[in-house]
Amino acid sequence: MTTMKNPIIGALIVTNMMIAFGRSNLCLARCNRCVPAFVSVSLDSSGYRSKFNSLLSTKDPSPPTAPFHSTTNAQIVARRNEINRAKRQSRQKSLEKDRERNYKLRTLFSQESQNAAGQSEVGSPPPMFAIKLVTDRILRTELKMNGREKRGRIFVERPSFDTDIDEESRKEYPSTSLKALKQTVHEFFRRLKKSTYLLSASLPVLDEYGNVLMYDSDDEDRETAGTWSLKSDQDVQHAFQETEQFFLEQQQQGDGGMKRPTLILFVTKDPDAPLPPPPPPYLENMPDPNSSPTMTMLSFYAFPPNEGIADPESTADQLKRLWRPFRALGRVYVANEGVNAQMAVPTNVLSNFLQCNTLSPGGGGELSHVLGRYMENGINIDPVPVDMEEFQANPAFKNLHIRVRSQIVADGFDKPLDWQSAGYDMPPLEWHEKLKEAREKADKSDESVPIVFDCRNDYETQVGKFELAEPLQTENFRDSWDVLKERLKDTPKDTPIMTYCTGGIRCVKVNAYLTQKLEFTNVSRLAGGIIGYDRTLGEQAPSEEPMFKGTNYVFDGRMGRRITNDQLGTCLTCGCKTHLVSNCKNENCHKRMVQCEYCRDSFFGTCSEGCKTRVVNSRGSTATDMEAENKVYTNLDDYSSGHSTTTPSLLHEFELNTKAFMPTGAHMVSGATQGTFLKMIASMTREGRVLEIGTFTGYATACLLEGAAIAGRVSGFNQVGSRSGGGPFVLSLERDRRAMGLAVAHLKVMSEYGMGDEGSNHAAKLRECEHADFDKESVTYEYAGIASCQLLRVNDALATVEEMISDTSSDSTKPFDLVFVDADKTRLMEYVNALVSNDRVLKKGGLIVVDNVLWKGLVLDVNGSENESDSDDELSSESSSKSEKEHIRKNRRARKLANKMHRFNNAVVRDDRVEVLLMPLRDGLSLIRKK
Ligand SMILES: C[S@@+](CC[C@H](N)C(=O)[O-])C[C@H]1O[C@@H](n2cnc3c(N)ncnc32)[C@H](O)[C@@H]1O
Repeated sequence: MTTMKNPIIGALIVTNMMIAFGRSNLCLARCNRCVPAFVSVSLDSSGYRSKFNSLLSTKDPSPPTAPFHSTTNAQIVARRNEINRAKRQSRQKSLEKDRERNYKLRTLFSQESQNAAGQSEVGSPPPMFAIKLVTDRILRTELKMNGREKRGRIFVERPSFDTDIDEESRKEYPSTSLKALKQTVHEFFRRLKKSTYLLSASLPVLDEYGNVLMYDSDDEDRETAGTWSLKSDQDVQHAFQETEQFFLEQQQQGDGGMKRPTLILFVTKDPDAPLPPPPPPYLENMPDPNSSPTMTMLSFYAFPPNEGIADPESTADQLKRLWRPFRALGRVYVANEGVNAQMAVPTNVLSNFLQCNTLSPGGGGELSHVLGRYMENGINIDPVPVDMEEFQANPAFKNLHIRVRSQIVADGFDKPLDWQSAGYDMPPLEWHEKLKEAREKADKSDESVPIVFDCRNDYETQVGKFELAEPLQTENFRDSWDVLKERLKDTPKDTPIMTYCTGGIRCVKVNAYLTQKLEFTNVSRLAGGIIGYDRTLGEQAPSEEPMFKGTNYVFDGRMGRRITNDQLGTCLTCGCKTHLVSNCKNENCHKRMVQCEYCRDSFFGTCSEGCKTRVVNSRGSTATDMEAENKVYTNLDDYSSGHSTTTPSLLHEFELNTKAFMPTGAHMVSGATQGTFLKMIASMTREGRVLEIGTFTGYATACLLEGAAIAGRVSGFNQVGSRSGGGPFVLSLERDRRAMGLAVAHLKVMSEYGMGDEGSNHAAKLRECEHADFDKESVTYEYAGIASCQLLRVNDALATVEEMISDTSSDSTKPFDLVFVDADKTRLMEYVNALVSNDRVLKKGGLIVVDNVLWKGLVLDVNGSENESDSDDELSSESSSKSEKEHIRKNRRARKLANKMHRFNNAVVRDDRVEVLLMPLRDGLSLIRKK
């Protein structure tokens, strides 16, 4: 293939991924004036097309100079790779050393056990020494050693004295060289610095069975044991020779307690060791960050002048080291141009953390070259600390990530601007007054109103902004320049322009652009951004109405802090007003979106039907498993449902429909855990015949029907069950027409579309329709070609049950395997009596499940008396307001019902005709088996 597209390159010949060019590869990237000289460049197939296309471009014969940050990026990546490689190599080296040592020891152990099996002669020394290590009290306190660390046992190899080992190699054995011995001790007690301790040794003292007695290094007995100071290689060799001698003597005397020569090694603090450096002032008397009850969110940034940060990698390492004691979490970027941090710090060490970052070098601060006085507006602290439990349940950050980047805010400029010259940094209260003035002017249509730019992206400005502000409506920060250029093209250069963003950092760049590139002369920015404004107004002018309305979007797990209750956002999926921003839960989409709570629930946290289906389908995938593994649970109910098989999404839609159409009764729905239990128990029955008393909106009915179908399949039924014909069948009784209307719609969807995605999509659509009361007597649906379900409207379920008992006609209802009693809670014993006293409705051996038997835990407070106090004293009290009276009435009703429930529990457990298991599942379920 030959092409003449580029007049300067002239000819370009491509043969099998080899391109022959008319100038050197190096010059190709830099200039287009060089004299052609043929070189060949081989490309891999993936790089081929893009490189080839860029070469063919006629717009600019030379590829554009790379923007400065892409060059910086390449350097950072190269440096990081180099560091990683070095780390890998040293890890590999120490791993190999460890492996070698372990292998050696294993071999020696097996050699030893062969000796023990009688294959070696008495008198030959075993190949290993055991060393019992004891540290002294001072060292232990100083180095905060505890438990395992205060004493221990190590094994060292005995050099073979019989073979020729040169002096140098002998020095590698801890039993011959002080250096090697100290190294071995250090490897065991990692905290020990080699230069700060002394070693002394003694022979072991044995008990009457030959076992080595251990004592503390501070014990007085130690003196009597006789110790040698180990100060030279000779001392070490002498100690080990004595040890070996002692062992052989014991063996010859037949005192075979010790398996191998054992030496006691005392590790004591060297009184002449140099003192460790004192801790920096900000760490003195610092409380334990792990015991902080709250976390404080904060952010800060710095643009150090002149050369900025000369070595971002080492600054990042320094920050990691200096911040480690605070147990801070967050996301921090370090670049040549500065530092940008969003963090969560345990509140009890917040002042220490602030000191660490702001102290001058004279005062013990190590960060003044990158933070300290260069921090624009200091550290922006969120005024409301987050409770630790809440933080752990929904962490804003999980780790502390300190990353080196080419820029701390990606701006897309080819060359950095001067960040030190970025307009006036306006204090928040001045900003507040200026905006109030501007509002008055705007009301009077005064033309001297300043331009106020909201420099954040559109998803941020949608949920909250300052009055009068013009959002730039960008998707990415780097789009700001074109928007500003276009918006200000006819604006006089001395027009006052005020800018703001979340914490202030973006406005440094925007204002640098406005002054340096667009040459505006009256530019100011809100110092500390919205976070600083929120805090300052709250602290210094709490009575002032904030000029910022709605929610300040923040870049951590909270995704927003409400400043006023205004809901400025429009839900992406339903169009209603909301203040919530989230990311689509479909990991591959992850779109940031404004979505109301209701849609977030019904779309499973995703942005669209497509993403929702993806998320539902990927349940059980590795990603979800990992999410579940990492999830922090704060109560056992959540933990239990998090570790139970996921319920079909159809049932979730039923719950949402119930909330939408019958909000006051929505709490009555069985819910996921209980629903799964009901399904399982129904699936374990012989025939899958279930009676439900109290349908409500059909949640439990659906679960029971699914269980009945499973039971039918397991039992090998080959035709659909029915009320009078036997087989898998659910009969559900309800008296409320409105609830039944929804239950009918739900069971219809389940029967027609199943419990999968199709079913749940149709169930979700029910919320878009008008909801109608049920105006018939009954309706029957088939499910999965094997079970059927009849929803029957009744006046009183107990009367219907009694009617079924007395019906002896040929087409009467065939008895059930399982009855779920979930209706009027005051007559539970009557239901149980009716079901147990004959086998017409419930089969012999059949099960009854009764719900709410723990009545919100109130059964524990029941006084046991038969008559609950009906006194109206509380209600008649004149001081009680209407809402208080309502509260008292509800409380009294709850107490009465708890009393009834308690009496039922007492009665049923004493009934000989049944066996009872009361399970603390949800609100308490009683499983009652008819004997
Ligand atoms: C707790 S709800 C049932 C919830 C349903 N089992 C579920 O798990 O989704 C109780 C229902 O029983 C109905 N109910 C109460 N007393 C009744 C009675 N005597 N006869 C028929 N239905 C009754 C109520 O109208 C209400 O809808």
